Amino acid sequence: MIELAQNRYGKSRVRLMKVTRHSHGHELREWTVQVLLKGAFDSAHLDGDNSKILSTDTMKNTVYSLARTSQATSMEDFAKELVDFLLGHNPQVSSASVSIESTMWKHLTVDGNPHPSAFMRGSGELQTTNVERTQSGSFLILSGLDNLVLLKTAHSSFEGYIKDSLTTLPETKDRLFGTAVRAEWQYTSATLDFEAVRIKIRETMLRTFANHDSKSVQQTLYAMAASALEDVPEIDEIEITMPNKHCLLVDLSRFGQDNPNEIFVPTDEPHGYIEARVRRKS
Ligand SMILES: O=c1[nH]c(=O)c2[nH]c(=O)[nH]c2[nH]1
Repeated sequence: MIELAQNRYGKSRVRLMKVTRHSHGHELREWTVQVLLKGAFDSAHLDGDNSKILSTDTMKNTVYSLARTSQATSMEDFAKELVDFLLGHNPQVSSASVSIESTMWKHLTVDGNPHPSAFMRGSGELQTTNVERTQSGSFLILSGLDNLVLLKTAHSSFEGYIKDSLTTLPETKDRLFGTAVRAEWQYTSATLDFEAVRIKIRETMLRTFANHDSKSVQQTLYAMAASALEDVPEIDEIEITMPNKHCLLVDLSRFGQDNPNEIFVPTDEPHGYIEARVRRKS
């Protein structure tokens, strides 16, 4: 005997750019949206009966149509509106989940001033959110960021680790510390100034990364998470992933040259992978 254990469906990679025109300049948002629904879809899988199926094409159209009318200024608020709309119009749906990735666009600086209607991609960093709700439940909002690429050239050491017969890594008091941060935090409330809170979390993590006297990626990751929780009461849990993007000192002695921590080869693979979830004690 076999059974359908679980199922969900939706539309992925719905790409949306929204321009909001103010007299003093334009705002530009680029979002990639994913909609996923759970509900009474067993008969579609088991019998080919599509009578309960909202087509994923309609979901895509819903994203664009709501984006036109929405007054939301944050991804979180737009995702909440989309979840409410999908649940409200579709009683066959038991829960809806909307994820959004936002690309960083910045006003172009021209002659020292931000240009009102010309933009530049900030970096490959993404701001993220996932908003989920059941028909009778309240919002669960997980927001974060991804691919925040950082590097520090001082205040990073790695010593005192296990040395066994397979250890070749030399200890170092002074190394480069490169990473691409992924973070996801959980809000204590579903009605917040999400943009302001996000800016504060990000700035706090960046300050800690820059100022931390690092004995390991693990220690710095924890310090970044702890400082975010200390500075931002609107979150109560944060998960951070930080790959250790090794920058290896090049051996120049073969050429009769010294290398006092100046010439490195950045490597992407393999890389260390450090992850932790940090929360307030209940
Ligand atoms: O900060 C580090 N943590 C590790 O666990 C580790 N392992 C390693 O090879 N280099 C590093 N660096």
